[in-house]
Amino acid sequence: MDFATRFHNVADTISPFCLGIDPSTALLDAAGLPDDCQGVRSFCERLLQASDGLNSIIKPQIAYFERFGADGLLELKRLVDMAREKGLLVIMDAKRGDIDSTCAAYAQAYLGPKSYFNADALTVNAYMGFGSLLPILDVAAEYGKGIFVVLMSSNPEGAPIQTALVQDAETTVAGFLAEQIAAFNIRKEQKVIGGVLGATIGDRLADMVARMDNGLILAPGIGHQGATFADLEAAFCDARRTLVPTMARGIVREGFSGNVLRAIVHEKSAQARSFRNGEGIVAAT
Ligand SMILES: O=C(O)c1cc(=O)[nH]c(=O)n1[C@@H]1O[C@H](COP(=O)(O)O)[C@@H](O)[C@H]1O
Repeated sequence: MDFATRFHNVADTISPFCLGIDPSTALLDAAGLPDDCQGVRSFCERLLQASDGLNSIIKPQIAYFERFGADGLLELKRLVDMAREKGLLVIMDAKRGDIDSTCAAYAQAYLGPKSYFNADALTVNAYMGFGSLLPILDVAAEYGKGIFVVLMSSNPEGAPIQTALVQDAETTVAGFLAEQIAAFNIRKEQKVIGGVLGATIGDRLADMVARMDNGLILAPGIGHQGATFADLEAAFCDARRTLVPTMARGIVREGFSGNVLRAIVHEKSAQARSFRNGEGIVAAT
């Protein structure tokens, strides 16, 4: 079963909400945990325990594990294995991208049949050209994995590059990439590739959503970066069924006790489900 189908299954039965797992120095400190591998492990365990049964998708950001070298990557592997035992989908947020031969190695690392991490999906950057990503995209298509290409990111610094016009094409870089994604998915007859569209971009996203042709959309930026679940209505009302709302820092903003964490995940998971079902969003964030 391909990634998009697996996503729709868990989104329908539990929620489309994706829990970002970002064990940064600041969050470990706020949690009263040491800024080392043991702290990272406890952080991941607490989040998985608190969200047990409420959430079906996690997105670890690899940088927060890489900073501890090989030991940190072992913690990432441990998290992925724990998630898999619980039946969660893992979107590896690694934002990879390079020339095609190197992309083939990234595919082996994260998605291929002998992959160490064996993630369900991977985030990638297309600055070296959409075509350079083909080895990753082909592996994803062959093994039922998903890819999210950054289109319009949630941070303000992304706009000048992402909205620049492509020569000889009447579209922006982001729009051009969205068209390439849709064309690839049509060729493969499955929604292998999705796009990252920041929830902070607001209602300027309608055109991008249209170009995505029902490919999945990963939407970060809710909570800490200022977007709210209510904002999704303006930006993504034509993408209810394909949206994967994700949040990392906002989940832990009120502390790390199991009950508090669980209450917040419960709320976000419910809000994401309401959005998917077009039921309106109850609370503000
Ligand atoms: O791909 C991402 O997840 C991503 C894309 C983007 O445009 N902006 C963005 O913040 N992210 C990731 O989302 C996480 C931050 O989410 P918050 O803590 O909820 O703000 C980090 O791991 C970022 O790498």
